[in-house]
Amino acid sequence: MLNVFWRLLIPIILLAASLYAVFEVGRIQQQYQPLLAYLPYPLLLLAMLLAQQFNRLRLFAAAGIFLLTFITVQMGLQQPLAEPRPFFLFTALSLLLPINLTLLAVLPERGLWSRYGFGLMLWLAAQALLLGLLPVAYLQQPFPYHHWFEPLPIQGYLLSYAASLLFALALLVMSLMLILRKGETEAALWVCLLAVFLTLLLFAQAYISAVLLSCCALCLMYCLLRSSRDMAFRDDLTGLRNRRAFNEKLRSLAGHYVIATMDIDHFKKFNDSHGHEVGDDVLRLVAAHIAKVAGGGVPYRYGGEEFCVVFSGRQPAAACAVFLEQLRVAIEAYPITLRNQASRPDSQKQGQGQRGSSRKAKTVSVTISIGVAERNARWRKAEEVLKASDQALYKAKKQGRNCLVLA
Ligand SMILES: Nc1nc2c(ncn2[C@@H]2O[C@H](COP(=O)(O)OP(=O)(O)OP(=O)(O)O)[C@@H](O)[C@H]2O)c(=O)[nH]1
Repeated sequence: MLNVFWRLLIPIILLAASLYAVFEVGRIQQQYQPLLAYLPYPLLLLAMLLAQQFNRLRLFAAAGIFLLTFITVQMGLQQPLAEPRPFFLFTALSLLLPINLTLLAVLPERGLWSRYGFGLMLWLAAQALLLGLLPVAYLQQPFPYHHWFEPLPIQGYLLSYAASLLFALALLVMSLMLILRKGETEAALWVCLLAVFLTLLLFAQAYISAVLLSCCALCLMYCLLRSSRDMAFRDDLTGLRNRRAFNEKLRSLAGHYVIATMDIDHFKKFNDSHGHEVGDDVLRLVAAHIAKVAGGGVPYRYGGEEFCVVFSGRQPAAACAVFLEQLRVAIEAYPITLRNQASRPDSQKQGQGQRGSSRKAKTVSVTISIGVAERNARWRKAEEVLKASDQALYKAKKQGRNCLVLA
């Protein structure tokens, strides 16, 4: 949950600041106010360009949807909502926005130039056509189930039963997706859902769509920046911080700290007997254990099958060794189930015949060796502490592996 909170924090601050700006817009000098009315265009186009550069379909589509929304507001919703065409456009936006944002939150990220990308663009283009063409049809014949699309009988509340229901459902589904995936994109889309809901709710407020859709563009760009930071500092395979992040950490270390270096034992042999793919699974598994290290240790994938943990608090190396020992024991005790590669069926039919009979699941385990060193009078620089922990790891390997050595 803490993860979700951090992902939401900046977008929510942006939304709160935008709401404040909406009510303070009168303080901006009159000659600058029209500029505000055009702000979403460059911001949303920039968000689309960045999303395209990073190959993020969902963010690209979200920025496109907000751009279309803003164009619709500017071109079709500047008259009273009681008139048929603005009423239709407002209703269509209030129904389509929650549906589209939920769709984006549920879809997996497959990149712009994929089947998903093509399908999504067609779906959005169809909606744009609908918004452009259907009002004519609407004006010619009254809409069925009209009362579902009338504003609720609440003073100052412009949304209909159907739109309110869809926004509530969207909030539920998108909250679930955010909790399950804990992704930057899900967090940005979640805040954008609130922003568009508020836009429609406070529609009579001057500049509301310009300010809140600009806020959506900023949330999407912030999400892209965060994910590019992750790309630079996270290891793709294990999800741990990578060597670049570790080097940055080394530069910033001061005061007392402990560095632990660890390495999977006989990993080459493991790879040779079970294959590189299974080796990758084991790296992920070991990393997941290391990520849970107690005592405030921060884990990194140093490279290959080597990991580091940095404890930057005041605790001595001996105290950190207790947490690292727990980790070593947990990894050793963890059974890794392998599917018997040799008995893998060649065809689906063969596989169905074999299921539950000859495909035996084999269980193995891996061990790790750990070297630990702390900053002291002998090793004053971070590079020296790292070298000392590396030498301690070498000793652990010499002592027969699956053990911890303090430098
Ligand atoms: N599957 C997989 N293997 C990797 C990855 N990175 C490094 N390796 C393998 O890790 C193995 C490391 O082997 P060595 O450095 O000889 O170490 P070891 O076999 O674990 O021996 P000891 O450390 O002495 O116990 C090599 O076979 C590499 O190919 C990776 O990302 N995925």
